[in-house]
Amino acid sequence: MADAPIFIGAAEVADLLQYGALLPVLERALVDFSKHDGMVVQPVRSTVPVDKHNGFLGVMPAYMTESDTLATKIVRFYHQTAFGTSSHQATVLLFNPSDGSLRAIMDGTVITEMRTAAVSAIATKYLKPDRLETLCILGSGAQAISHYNIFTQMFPFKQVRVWSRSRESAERFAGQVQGQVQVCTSAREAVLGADVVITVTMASEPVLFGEWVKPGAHVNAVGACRPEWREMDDALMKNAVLYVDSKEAALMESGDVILSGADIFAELGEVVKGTRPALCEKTTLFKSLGKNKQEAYTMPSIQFCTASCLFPFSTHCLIESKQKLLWTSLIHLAHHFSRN
Ligand SMILES: NC(=O)C1=CN([C@@H]2O[C@H](COP(=O)(O)OP(=O)(O)OC[C@H]3O[C@@H](n4cnc5c(N)ncnc54)[C@H](O)[C@@H]3O)[C@@H](O)[C@H]2O)C=CC1
Ligand SMILES: O=C(O)C1=NCCCC1
Repeated sequence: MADAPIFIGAAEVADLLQYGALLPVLERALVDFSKHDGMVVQPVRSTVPVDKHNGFLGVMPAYMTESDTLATKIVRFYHQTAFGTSSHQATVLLFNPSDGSLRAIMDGTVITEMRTAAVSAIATKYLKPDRLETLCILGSGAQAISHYNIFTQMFPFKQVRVWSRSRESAERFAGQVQGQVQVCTSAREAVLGADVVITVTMASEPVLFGEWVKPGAHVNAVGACRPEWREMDDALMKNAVLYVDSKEAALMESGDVILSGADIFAELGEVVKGTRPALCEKTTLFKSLGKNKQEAYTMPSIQFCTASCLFPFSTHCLIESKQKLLWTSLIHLAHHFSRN
Protein backbone atom coordinates (compact mmCIF):
# COMPACT_ATOMS: atom_id res chain seq x y z
CA MET A 1 0.00 0.00 0.00
CA ALA A 2 1.28 3.47 -0.85
CA ASP A 3 2.56 5.62 2.02
CA ALA A 4 0.05 8.19 3.25
CA PRO A 5 1.02 11.78 2.34
CA ILE A 6 2.73 13.75 5.06
CA PHE A 7 1.18 16.93 6.43
CA ILE A 8 3.13 20.09 7.27
CA GLY A 9 0.95 22.64 9.08
CA ALA A 10 1.17 26.42 9.22
CA ALA A 11 3.02 26.57 12.54
CA GLU A 12 5.71 24.22 11.28
CA VAL A 13 6.04 26.12 8.02
CA ALA A 14 6.36 29.41 9.91
CA ASP A 15 8.94 27.88 12.19
CA LEU A 16 11.07 26.45 9.42
CA LEU A 17 10.86 28.79 6.48
CA GLN A 18 13.56 31.46 6.69
CA TYR A 19 14.13 34.35 4.30
CA GLY A 20 17.86 33.63 4.26
CA ALA A 21 17.24 30.25 2.65
CA LEU A 22 14.28 31.38 0.57
CA LEU A 23 15.88 34.31 -1.27
CA PRO A 24 18.59 32.44 -3.20
CA VAL A 25 16.24 29.66 -4.29
CA LEU A 26 13.69 32.18 -5.48
CA GLU A 27 16.34 34.00 -7.52
CA ARG A 28 17.24 30.69 -9.10
CA ALA A 29 13.57 29.90 -9.70
CA LEU A 30 13.02 33.25 -11.40
CA VAL A 31 15.97 32.66 -13.71
CA ASP A 32 14.90 29.09 -14.56
CA PHE A 33 11.34 30.19 -15.23
CA SER A 34 12.42 33.01 -17.55
CA LYS A 35 14.65 30.77 -19.66
CA HIS A 36 11.47 29.49 -21.34
CA ASP A 37 13.36 26.38 -22.41
CA GLY A 38 10.61 23.91 -21.56
CA MET A 39 12.32 22.71 -18.41
CA VAL A 40 9.78 24.50 -16.21
CA VAL A 41 6.15 23.76 -17.06
CA GLN A 42 4.02 26.26 -15.27
CA PRO A 43 0.78 27.27 -16.95
CA VAL A 44 -0.84 30.53 -16.02
CA ARG A 45 -2.99 30.07 -12.94
CA SER A 46 -6.48 28.82 -13.55
CA THR A 47 -8.93 30.88 -11.48
CA VAL A 48 -12.55 30.04 -10.74
CA PRO A 49 -14.75 32.99 -9.73
CA VAL A 50 -17.12 32.12 -6.87
CA ASP A 51 -19.42 35.05 -7.61
CA LYS A 52 -22.12 34.10 -5.16
CA HIS A 53 -19.65 34.54 -2.31
CA ASN A 54 -17.44 37.27 -3.74
CA GLY A 55 -14.37 35.10 -3.97
CA PHE A 56 -11.96 33.21 -6.23
CA LEU A 57 -10.19 29.86 -6.19
CA GLY A 58 -6.87 29.72 -8.02
CA VAL A 59 -5.00 26.55 -9.00
CA MET A 60 -1.29 26.79 -9.76
CA PRO A 61 0.41 23.59 -10.93
CA ALA A 62 4.02 23.29 -12.00
CA TYR A 63 6.53 20.66 -13.03
CA MET A 64 10.27 21.30 -12.99
CA THR A 65 12.22 18.77 -15.02
CA GLU A 66 15.66 19.36 -13.56
CA SER A 67 14.69 18.76 -9.96
CA ASP A 68 11.89 16.39 -11.00
CA THR A 69 9.42 18.29 -8.85
CA LEU A 70 5.66 18.17 -9.36
CA ALA A 71 3.49 20.45 -7.22
CA THR A 72 0.32 22.45 -7.13
CA LYS A 73 -0.73 25.34 -5.03
CA ILE A 74 -4.42 25.96 -4.47
CA VAL A 75 -5.28 29.42 -3.18
CA ARG A 76 -8.54 31.04 -2.27
CA PHE A 77 -8.94 34.81 -2.13
CA TYR A 78 -12.20 36.25 -0.90
CA HIS A 79 -13.26 39.86 -0.44
CA GLN A 80 -15.47 39.23 2.55
CA THR A 81 -14.30 36.78 5.16
CA ALA A 82 -15.43 36.12 8.70
CA PHE A 83 -13.77 38.39 11.24
CA GLY A 84 -10.30 37.17 12.04
CA THR A 85 -10.12 34.94 8.97
CA SER A 86 -7.50 35.68 6.37
CA SER A 87 -8.72 36.76 2.93
CA HIS A 88 -6.09 34.48 1.37
CA GLN A 89 -5.66 30.84 2.26
CA ALA A 90 -3.46 28.40 0.39
CA THR A 91 -2.53 24.72 0.38
CA VAL A 92 0.37 23.14 -1.44
CA LEU A 93 0.25 19.59 -2.75
CA LEU A 94 3.42 17.71 -3.70
CA PHE A 95 3.31 14.68 -5.94
CA ASN A 96 5.68 11.87 -6.82
CA PRO A 97 6.40 12.73 -10.47
CA SER A 98 7.14 9.12 -11.40
CA ASP A 99 3.60 7.91 -10.72
CA GLY A 100 1.64 11.06 -9.80
CA SER A 101 0.88 9.87 -6.27
CA LEU A 102 0.32 12.50 -3.57
CA ARG A 103 3.31 12.71 -1.22
CA ALA A 104 2.73 15.81 0.91
CA ILE A 105 0.10 18.35 1.86
CA MET A 106 1.31 21.56 3.40
CA ASP A 107 -0.06 24.86 4.52
CA GLY A 108 0.54 27.40 1.76
CA THR A 109 -0.64 30.57 3.46
CA VAL A 110 2.63 31.38 5.22
CA ILE A 111 4.54 30.33 2.11
CA THR A 112 2.43 32.73 0.04
CA GLU A 113 3.07 35.60 2.41
CA MET A 114 6.82 35.02 2.59
CA ARG A 115 7.38 34.04 -1.02
CA THR A 116 5.57 37.05 -2.36
CA ALA A 117 7.45 39.47 -0.11
CA ALA A 118 10.76 37.79 -0.92
CA VAL A 119 10.22 38.19 -4.67
CA SER A 120 9.35 41.89 -4.20
CA ALA A 121 12.57 42.23 -2.20
CA ILE A 122 14.54 40.57 -5.01
CA ALA A 123 12.99 42.97 -7.53
CA THR A 124 13.94 45.86 -5.27
CA LYS A 125 17.49 44.61 -4.84
CA TYR A 126 17.98 44.73 -8.61
CA LEU A 127 15.88 47.80 -9.47
CA LYS A 128 16.33 50.08 -6.46
CA PRO A 129 17.35 53.72 -6.80
CA ASP A 130 20.66 54.92 -5.34
CA ARG A 131 18.95 56.54 -2.38
CA LEU A 132 16.92 54.29 -0.07
CA GLU A 133 15.56 56.40 2.75
CA THR A 134 11.78 56.17 2.64
CA LEU A 135 9.61 53.07 2.16
CA CYS A 136 5.87 53.47 1.52
CA ILE A 137 3.39 50.62 1.96
CA LEU A 138 -0.20 51.00 0.68
CA GLY A 139 -2.38 48.39 2.41
CA SER A 140 -2.10 46.92 5.90
CA GLY A 141 -2.95 43.22 5.66
CA ALA A 142 -0.91 40.02 5.67
CA GLN A 143 1.25 40.99 2.70
CA ALA A 144 1.92 44.42 4.19
CA ILE A 145 3.37 42.72 7.27
CA SER A 146 5.52 40.20 5.39
CA HIS A 147 6.80 42.96 3.08
CA TYR A 148 7.59 45.21 6.05
CA ASN A 149 9.52 42.40 7.72
CA ILE A 150 11.79 41.54 4.84
CA PHE A 151 12.22 45.10 3.51
CA THR A 152 13.33 46.44 6.86
CA GLN A 153 15.72 43.49 7.25
CA MET A 154 17.25 43.81 3.80
CA PHE A 155 17.39 47.57 3.18
CA PRO A 156 18.52 50.57 5.26
CA PHE A 157 15.29 52.59 5.19
CA LYS A 158 15.20 55.47 7.66
CA GLN A 159 11.45 55.89 7.50
CA VAL A 160 8.51 53.56 6.78
CA ARG A 161 5.11 55.04 5.94
CA VAL A 162 1.84 53.13 5.75
CA TRP A 163 -1.57 54.05 4.41
CA SER A 164 -4.70 51.95 4.56
CA ARG A 165 -8.35 52.56 3.77
CA SER A 166 -9.14 52.84 7.45
CA ARG A 167 -6.79 54.57 9.86
CA GLU A 168 -7.69 51.93 12.41
CA SER A 169 -6.20 49.13 10.30
CA ALA A 170 -3.10 51.20 9.52
CA GLU A 171 -2.61 51.77 13.25
CA ARG A 172 -3.16 48.09 13.96
CA PHE A 173 -0.44 47.33 11.41
CA ALA A 174 1.91 49.84 13.07
CA GLY A 175 1.30 48.12 16.41
CA GLN A 176 1.97 44.64 14.99
CA VAL A 177 5.38 45.23 13.41
CA GLN A 178 8.66 45.78 15.20
CA GLY A 179 9.94 49.25 14.52
CA GLN A 180 8.66 52.74 13.85
CA VAL A 181 5.94 53.33 11.27
CA GLN A 182 4.43 56.64 10.22
CA VAL A 183 0.65 56.21 9.71
CA CYS A 184 -0.48 58.51 6.88
CA THR A 185 -3.93 59.94 6.40
CA SER A 186 -3.86 59.69 2.61
CA ALA A 187 -2.16 57.51 0.05
CA ARG A 188 -0.75 60.64 -1.55
CA GLU A 189 0.90 61.74 1.68
CA ALA A 190 2.45 58.28 2.07
CA VAL A 191 3.78 58.14 -1.49
CA LEU A 192 5.20 61.66 -2.02
CA GLY A 193 9.00 61.55 -1.93
CA ALA A 194 9.18 57.80 -1.20
CA ASP A 195 12.10 55.90 -2.75
CA VAL A 196 10.28 52.54 -2.80
CA VAL A 197 6.50 52.05 -2.91
CA ILE A 198 4.70 48.74 -2.30
CA THR A 199 1.02 48.24 -3.16
CA VAL A 200 -0.55 45.32 -1.28
CA THR A 201 -4.26 46.08 -1.38
CA MET A 202 -7.38 44.25 -2.52
CA ALA A 203 -8.36 47.33 -4.53
CA SER A 204 -9.95 46.97 -7.95
CA GLU A 205 -9.56 50.68 -8.80
CA PRO A 206 -6.27 52.65 -8.75
CA VAL A 207 -4.90 53.63 -5.35
CA LEU A 208 -1.49 54.77 -6.68
CA PHE A 209 -1.15 57.61 -9.20
CA GLY A 210 1.87 58.39 -11.33
CA GLU A 211 1.86 62.08 -10.47
CA TRP A 212 2.65 61.21 -6.82
CA VAL A 213 5.60 58.92 -7.58
CA LYS A 214 9.05 60.46 -7.35
CA PRO A 215 11.01 60.14 -10.63
CA GLY A 216 13.52 57.33 -10.20
CA ALA A 217 11.53 55.56 -7.47
CA HIS A 218 10.86 51.81 -7.57
CA VAL A 219 7.32 50.39 -7.21
CA ASN A 220 6.39 46.81 -6.30
CA ALA A 221 2.78 46.26 -7.41
CA VAL A 222 1.52 43.13 -5.68
CA GLY A 223 -2.31 43.33 -5.65
CA ALA A 224 -4.82 43.54 -8.55
CA CYS A 225 -4.38 40.03 -9.92
CA ARG A 226 -7.54 39.99 -12.02
CA PRO A 227 -7.75 41.26 -15.63
CA GLU A 228 -10.30 43.92 -14.67
CA TRP A 229 -8.65 45.08 -11.42
CA ARG A 230 -6.30 48.04 -11.03
CA GLU A 231 -3.99 49.42 -8.34
CA MET A 232 -2.10 51.90 -10.60
CA ASP A 233 -3.29 54.58 -12.99
CA ASP A 234 -2.32 54.68 -16.67
CA ALA A 235 0.19 57.50 -16.11
CA LEU A 236 2.31 55.35 -13.81
CA MET A 237 1.96 52.21 -15.92
CA LYS A 238 3.08 54.03 -19.06
CA ASN A 239 5.84 56.19 -17.56
CA ALA A 240 7.59 53.51 -15.53
CA VAL A 241 9.85 50.83 -16.96
CA LEU A 242 7.71 47.72 -16.50
CA TYR A 243 9.13 44.45 -15.17
CA VAL A 244 6.97 41.37 -14.47
CA ASP A 245 7.44 37.90 -13.01
CA SER A 246 5.76 36.27 -16.01
CA LYS A 247 4.92 38.05 -19.28
CA GLU A 248 2.32 35.41 -20.13
CA ALA A 249 0.59 35.82 -16.78
CA ALA A 250 0.77 39.63 -16.85
CA LEU A 251 -0.96 39.70 -20.22
CA MET A 252 -3.70 37.36 -19.01
CA GLU A 253 -4.23 38.39 -15.39
CA SER A 254 -3.05 41.91 -14.68
CA GLY A 255 -5.66 44.63 -15.18
CA ASP A 256 -2.92 47.23 -14.72
CA VAL A 257 -0.96 45.81 -17.65
CA ILE A 258 -3.87 44.83 -19.91
CA LEU A 259 -6.05 47.92 -19.50
CA SER A 260 -3.22 50.48 -19.62
CA GLY A 261 -1.64 48.88 -22.69
CA ALA A 262 1.78 49.43 -21.09
CA ASP A 263 4.75 47.68 -22.72
CA ILE A 264 6.52 45.02 -20.69
CA PHE A 265 10.26 45.68 -20.66
CA ALA A 266 11.49 42.42 -19.13
CA GLU A 267 10.83 39.53 -16.78
CA LEU A 268 12.55 39.77 -13.41
CA GLY A 269 14.29 36.45 -14.07
CA GLU A 270 15.94 37.99 -17.14
CA VAL A 271 17.32 40.81 -14.99
CA VAL A 272 18.60 38.40 -12.34
CA LYS A 273 20.27 36.34 -15.08
CA GLY A 274 21.74 39.50 -16.65
CA THR A 275 20.17 39.14 -20.08
CA ARG A 276 18.02 42.28 -19.67
CA PRO A 277 19.14 45.49 -17.94
CA ALA A 278 17.98 46.93 -14.63
CA LEU A 279 17.25 50.57 -15.50
CA CYS A 280 17.63 51.82 -11.93
CA GLU A 281 18.03 55.47 -12.88
CA LYS A 282 14.46 55.46 -14.28
CA THR A 283 11.17 54.99 -12.46
CA THR A 284 10.72 51.19 -12.35
CA LEU A 285 7.67 49.08 -11.60
CA PHE A 286 7.65 45.37 -10.82
CA LYS A 287 4.23 43.81 -11.42
CA SER A 288 4.02 40.67 -9.33
CA LEU A 289 1.43 38.00 -9.94
CA GLY A 290 3.03 35.11 -8.25
CA LYS A 291 3.37 33.20 -11.34
CA ASN A 292 6.77 32.16 -11.27
CA LYS A 293 7.50 30.92 -8.28
CA GLN A 294 5.00 31.40 -6.19
CA GLU A 295 2.52 29.60 -7.41
CA ALA A 296 4.40 26.95 -8.21
CA TYR A 297 5.65 27.75 -5.57
CA THR A 298 3.33 27.67 -3.83
CA MET A 299 1.12 28.10 -6.30
CA PRO A 300 1.45 26.73 -9.42
CA SER A 301 0.64 28.39 -12.10
CA ILE A 302 2.54 30.28 -10.31
CA GLN A 303 2.19 32.21 -10.44
CA PHE A 304 4.83 30.28 -9.17
CA CYS A 305 6.80 31.76 -8.57
CA THR A 306 4.21 32.83 -8.86
CA ALA A 307 3.29 30.07 -9.49
CA SER A 308 4.84 26.99 -9.77
CA CYS A 309 8.43 27.10 -9.82
CA LEU A 310 8.73 29.01 -6.75
CA PHE A 311 6.73 26.76 -4.82
CA PRO A 312 8.84 23.74 -4.95
CA PHE A 313 11.81 25.81 -4.08
CA SER A 314 10.10 27.13 -1.03
CA THR A 315 9.34 23.65 0.01
CA HIS A 316 12.93 22.68 -0.40
CA CYS A 317 13.88 25.45 1.95
CA LEU A 318 11.49 24.21 4.54
CA ILE A 319 12.61 20.72 4.48
CA GLU A 320 16.28 21.42 4.24
CA SER A 321 15.98 23.64 7.21
CA LYS A 322 14.22 21.03 9.25
CA GLN A 323 16.42 18.10 8.42
CA LYS A 324 19.63 20.03 8.02
CA LEU A 325 20.17 17.99 4.90
CA LEU A 326 20.60 18.99 1.34
CA TRP A 327 17.77 17.40 -0.55
CA THR A 328 17.67 17.34 -4.23
CA SER A 329 13.94 17.09 -4.66
CA LEU A 330 10.71 17.70 -2.87
CA ILE A 331 9.66 14.18 -3.34
CA HIS A 332 12.76 12.91 -1.66
CA LEU A 333 12.01 15.27 1.11
CA ALA A 334 8.46 14.15 1.40
CA HIS A 335 9.57 10.53 1.56
CA HIS A 336 12.03 11.37 4.27
CA PHE A 337 9.40 13.07 6.36
CA SER A 338 7.02 10.17 6.03
CA ARG A 339 9.59 7.81 7.49
CA ASN A 340 10.46 9.94 10.50
N1 LIG B 1 1.48 38.93 -6.48
C1 LIG B 1 1.39 37.88 -5.69
O1 LIG B 1 2.13 36.91 -5.83
C2 LIG B 1 0.38 37.87 -4.60
C3 LIG B 1 -0.52 38.90 -4.52
N2 LIG B 1 -1.41 38.94 -3.48
C4 LIG B 1 -2.31 40.10 -3.46
O2 LIG B 1 -1.81 41.06 -2.52
C5 LIG B 1 -2.88 41.85 -2.02
C6 LIG B 1 -2.82 41.87 -0.49
O3 LIG B 1 -3.01 40.55 0.00
P1 LIG B 1 -3.17 40.31 1.58
O4 LIG B 1 -2.34 41.27 2.32
O5 LIG B 1 -2.98 38.86 1.81
O6 LIG B 1 -4.70 40.66 1.80
P2 LIG B 1 -5.37 41.22 3.14
O7 LIG B 1 -6.83 40.93 2.99
O8 LIG B 1 -4.67 40.70 4.33
O9 LIG B 1 -5.12 42.79 3.07
C7 LIG B 1 -5.73 43.54 2.05
C8 LIG B 1 -5.52 45.03 2.30
O10 LIG B 1 -6.14 45.74 1.23
C9 LIG B 1 -7.01 46.72 1.77
N3 LIG B 1 -8.10 46.94 0.83
C10 LIG B 1 -9.14 46.12 0.55
N4 LIG B 1 -9.92 46.67 -0.40
C11 LIG B 1 -9.35 47.86 -0.71
C12 LIG B 1 -9.69 48.89 -1.61
N5 LIG B 1 -10.78 48.80 -2.39
N6 LIG B 1 -8.88 49.98 -1.67
C13 LIG B 1 -7.78 50.06 -0.90
N7 LIG B 1 -7.42 49.13 -0.02
C14 LIG B 1 -8.20 48.03 0.06
C15 LIG B 1 -7.45 46.16 3.11
O11 LIG B 1 -7.90 47.21 3.96
C16 LIG B 1 -6.14 45.53 3.59
O12 LIG B 1 -5.31 46.53 4.14
C17 LIG B 1 -4.16 41.21 -2.57
O13 LIG B 1 -4.57 41.89 -3.72
C18 LIG B 1 -3.69 39.81 -2.94
O14 LIG B 1 -4.52 39.19 -3.90
C19 LIG B 1 -1.44 37.99 -2.50
C20 LIG B 1 -0.58 36.93 -2.57
C21 LIG B 1 0.38 36.76 -3.64
O1 LIG C 1 0.30 33.76 -5.89
C1 LIG C 1 -0.68 33.75 -5.12
O2 LIG C 1 -0.81 32.96 -4.19
C2 LIG C 1 -1.71 34.73 -5.35
N1 LIG C 1 -1.50 35.59 -6.25
C3 LIG C 1 -2.40 36.60 -6.63
C4 LIG C 1 -3.57 36.72 -5.74
C5 LIG C 1 -3.99 35.52 -5.08
C6 LIG C 1 -2.89 34.73 -4.53
